[in-house]
Amino acid sequence: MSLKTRLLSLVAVLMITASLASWLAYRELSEDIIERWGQQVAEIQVRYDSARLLQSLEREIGLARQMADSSTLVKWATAPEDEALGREAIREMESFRSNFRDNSYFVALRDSRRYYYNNADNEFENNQLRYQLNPDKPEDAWFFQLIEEGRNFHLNVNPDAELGVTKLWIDVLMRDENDRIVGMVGTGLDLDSFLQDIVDIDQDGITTLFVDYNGAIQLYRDQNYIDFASIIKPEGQKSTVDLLFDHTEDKQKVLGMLQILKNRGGATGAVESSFVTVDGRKHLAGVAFLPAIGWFEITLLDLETLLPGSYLWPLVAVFLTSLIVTLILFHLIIRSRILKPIISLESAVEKVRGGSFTLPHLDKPDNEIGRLASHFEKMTDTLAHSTRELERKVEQRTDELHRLARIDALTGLKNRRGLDEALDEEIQRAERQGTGFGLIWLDIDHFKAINDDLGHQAGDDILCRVALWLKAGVRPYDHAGRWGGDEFVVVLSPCDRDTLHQIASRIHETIERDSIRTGTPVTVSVGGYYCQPGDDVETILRQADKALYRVKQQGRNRVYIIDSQGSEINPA
Ligand SMILES: Nc1nc2c(ncn2[C@@H]2O[C@H](COP(=O)(O)OP(=O)(O)OP(=O)(O)O)[C@@H](O)[C@H]2O)c(=O)[nH]1
Repeated sequence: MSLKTRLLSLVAVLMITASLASWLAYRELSEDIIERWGQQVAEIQVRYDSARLLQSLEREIGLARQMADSSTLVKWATAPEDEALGREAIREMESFRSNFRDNSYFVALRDSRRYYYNNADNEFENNQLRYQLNPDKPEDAWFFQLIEEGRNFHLNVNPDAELGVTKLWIDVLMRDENDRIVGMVGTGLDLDSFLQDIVDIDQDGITTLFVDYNGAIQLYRDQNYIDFASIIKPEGQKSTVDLLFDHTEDKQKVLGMLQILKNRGGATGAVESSFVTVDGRKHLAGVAFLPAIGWFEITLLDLETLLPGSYLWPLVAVFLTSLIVTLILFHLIIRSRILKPIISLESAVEKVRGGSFTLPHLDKPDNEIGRLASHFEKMTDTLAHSTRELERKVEQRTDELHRLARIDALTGLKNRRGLDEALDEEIQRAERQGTGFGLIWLDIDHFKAINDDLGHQAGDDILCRVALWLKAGVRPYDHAGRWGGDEFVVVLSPCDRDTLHQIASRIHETIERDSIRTGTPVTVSVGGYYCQPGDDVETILRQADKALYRVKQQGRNRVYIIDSQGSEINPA
């Protein structure tokens, strides 16, 4: 995997990890914010719903209380047979009827168990006595129960089978001056329209319900859940609020909240709230106690409706976009600031390693990598310079070695190898140009004796002097060399037969003459051969050696030069 891929993968993993952590933190935080917000909303909603209910009931309750306090009705309740009082009482009742919102009322007398009722249609004009309450009839149990409990005020959602109506009944006990319960008065509100006005309000995501002191559902948009005639039902048979919740712990929570509010004794404005699950959806339940009517108001806020998850999609989109943009920017920056310079540096290193000092263009960003590339360029320059210098020195040394390999160490003349090369060149040139050239082979006479008599060092000195005289005796373009021991060879080129003889004779004479001046006179035997185009090395050397041998045989110290015919070349 390339450095680029690894780096980007690492960054992607780190960013995704960081993003996940941020996302989890965000979710935690947003849930916390939603919870706080929801609680505030729930509290506001609870107070608002409570206020709406109380507002619509307060006037009715007030009127019912006035009715219960009516001295005419109280008197009549204790003397129901008094016809004059009865008429007056009916008038009183009717006057209240027109004031109640529902334009209906009921009056139930304790002693006579008579139940009076009239409705908005004045259906029972002059016939307000509807029936006789019977303690043995379950549908009349509410009356006897309330009397027994002695509760001055009670709201009761109850169908009246006799009247054929289902209403929210406002029941207020009537007491005489001795505080004895003499009856019950009140009005009823049509349940359907009341639910529509107060409970089943068309607010998406908000559900309002009212439960009584024991948690039995009194007002709820779905009448199937309403616990009609709660007062007469034993515990366990009531349709209580916990029926609405999916989970047992939610039921416990809500019942717990009711208990807390009960214990507070209806402190004004106290609201409890908690998360619950209703129909598989998360809701925030807000609960308030309404001491005026002895009920609890419960508001359920469906958070998914009020604050749908789709609200968060723009946030998620911003989050993802910023993640992608960050990755792209990171990639571009890393590529231009790190990856590209490193890649170009790597290929430059590769080139230098392969022996080339011509570097490609190196990216040099203003950072450590840029400085590294700059140092590398300078280092490569230095290396190239040193390498060139080294190569030059090696070449020089090689040339020198080449030269030394062809030089005789003692005399400074060409050695046998140098002479061989010079001879080869001359043979080729002769063949090219079709001209002849000369070769002289020279040997110091009785050199062994010089060595033996004067010492080896003196012998060396003689060799060096002969070399000097030899050099002085030839032309600049001739090649003089030491063949070995006391033998010297001179290749003369270009050269004709006469010149060969002249130069050979001149050398011979010079050595003899000049050596006398040194105090150690020496003579040399000189053999020569005039080479023809087509002669090879062996032929030339053999012929020259033959000539020299002839000189030695004939007593030394003379010049003898032959041509390819083996004839002696004499001076012109
Ligand atoms: N001082 C010295 N002597 C050398 C060197 N190389 C060879 N010699 C000696 O040179 C002598 C050459 O002897 P030869 O050529 O055989 O005989 P010669 O004494 O010259 O006799 P002729 O050539 O027949 O006149 C030998 O004694 C070698 O030891 C050298 O580099 N320095």
